[in-house]
Amino acid sequence: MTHFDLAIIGTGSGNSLVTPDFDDKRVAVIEEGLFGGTCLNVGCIPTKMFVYAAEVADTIRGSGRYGVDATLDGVRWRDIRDRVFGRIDPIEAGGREYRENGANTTAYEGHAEFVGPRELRVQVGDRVEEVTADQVVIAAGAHSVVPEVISESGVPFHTSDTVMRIDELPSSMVILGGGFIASEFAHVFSALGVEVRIVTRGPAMLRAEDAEISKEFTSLAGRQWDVHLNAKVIGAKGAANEVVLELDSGELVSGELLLVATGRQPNTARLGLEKAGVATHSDGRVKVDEFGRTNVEGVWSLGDVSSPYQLKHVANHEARVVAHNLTHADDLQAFDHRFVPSAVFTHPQIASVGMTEADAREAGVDVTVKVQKYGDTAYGWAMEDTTSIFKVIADRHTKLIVGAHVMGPMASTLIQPVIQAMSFGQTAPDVARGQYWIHPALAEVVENALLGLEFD
Ligand SMILES: Cc1cc2nc3c(=O)[nH]c(=O)nc-3n(C[C@H](O)[C@H](O)[C@H](O)COP(=O)(O)OP(=O)(O)OC[C@H]3O[C@@H](n4cnc5c(N)ncnc54)[C@H](O)[C@@H]3O)c2cc1C
Ligand SMILES: NC(=O)c1ccc[n+]([C@@H]2O[C@H](COP(=O)([O-])OP(=O)(O)OC[C@H]3O[C@@H](n4cnc5c(N)ncnc54)[C@H](O)[C@@H]3O)[C@@H](O)[C@H]2O)c1
Repeated sequence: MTHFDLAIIGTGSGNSLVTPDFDDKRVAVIEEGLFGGTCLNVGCIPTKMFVYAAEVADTIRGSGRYGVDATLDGVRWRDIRDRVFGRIDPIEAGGREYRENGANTTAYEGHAEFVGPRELRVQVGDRVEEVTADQVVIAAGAHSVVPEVISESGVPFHTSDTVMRIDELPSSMVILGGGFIASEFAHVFSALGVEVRIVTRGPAMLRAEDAEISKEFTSLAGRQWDVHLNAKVIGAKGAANEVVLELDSGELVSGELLLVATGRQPNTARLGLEKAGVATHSDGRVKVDEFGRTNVEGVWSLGDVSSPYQLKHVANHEARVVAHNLTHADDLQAFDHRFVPSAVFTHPQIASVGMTEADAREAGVDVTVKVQKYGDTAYGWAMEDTTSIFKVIADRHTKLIVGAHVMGPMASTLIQPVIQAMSFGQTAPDVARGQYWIHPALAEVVENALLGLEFD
């Protein structure tokens, strides 16, 4: 049994907890998979590198509308893939080595389970290591959920963990799900020439978004991909090069490759939390208070395994808060979940922050809403844009912005002034007229959206 000051389960955002405050302390860093976790290895970073390549391909295909004739001669999938992982894999290896050889860290490369409140058993190959610590942080992330109708059918399938490493592009792909991951991979693979078919159980794609955005996006998705909404899969069959999904409508949807993107669940099932007495929510997340403390003294949690948001910027924020709290028992900081933005890097790109219009009305806010078309600004003319919108929702009385929902190029960047305004309590008129907006930049879309709000 080895005792540490701190034991961390998971090296995604958990890896950043080894701050200089622990320079003279002993830290156990436990990882059963890839160092750096989901975002670096199989999540945000590789997906967005693929998205960038997809957008280059789309730009070439669309260049004719600007009078620039170009043809896409082909895509070299293995080169695209290897550019991505040629950058990422060495970072993973470097991170692993850094923890293996760290002056104050001991790396345990295996699966951790609690056997008592701050006691862990780690399976490292054939060896079992026993680790105790004054403080333990659960930063174990989440994993893809695969519906039983697929997992029990025996058909081959991919999840986001594996699909980015395939050797050849398939000619067609069925994507099960209509959320973040489905929408991003539909964009990537279709731009690279794969015929994409989407099967989702909901009546729209990206249903958690503002209803107007979800509706418009679903309509645009239907123009790009073969989209099956309200679809229940009742059977799956096939083999290596063709998978067929049978829907309850009687339709058959087939593709050379099946990608399952039906949500992600916190990695709590095999953590032995009951042996430590750590409480969980009904959806499996570890229960934490606003400081990141579980109900067990000295046991903390952060990121996808406990957070209501499965987003890297939230996991990073929570890690910064917990890193402080681990060494400042008398001066605890709280998580700030007031204005959590998100973006879906699909086509067109989507970003949002704050309440949807329906949420705001339901919450009793006397709303003023402006939907600004990109196409009604000078930069929108340059882009020949016909579909992009910047929707902003504010409180008619306080003039504070309560939400923004954007669909169009650079949505994730354009939304940032609104996130800033909401975070710092700036009113919409102050943001619109209290600063210069560079003319004729795309940011004029934001300026015009704010100017279009009507106040008492
Ligand atoms: C395809 C995809 C794209 C994404 N894109 C974005 C994006 O663009 N922007 C964004 O904000 N978010 C994105 N996300 C979400 C983001 O990746 C996660 O919110 C974030 O990585 C969560 O970080 P974490 O530290 O909580 O968990 P993770 O990074 O998942 O780290 C948890 C680590 O714990 C390890 N572990 C788990 N259980 C044990 C155990 N018992 N013992 C030892 N080790 C264990 C795991 O192997 C893992 O390495 C994406 C996710 C996916 C899947
Ligand atoms: N850009 C980003 O920030 C980004 C990108 C990817 C993932 N993520 C994070 O990862 C999380 C997981 O992504 P996701 O896309 O897997 O989940 P999701 O919750 O966004 O979407 C799941 C989708 O699958 C559908 N679905 C669920 N069960 C189904 C079934 N049995 N048959 C058919 N459809 C079914 C749902 O209706 C929904 O459309 C996201 O919620 C997000 O927090 C973030």
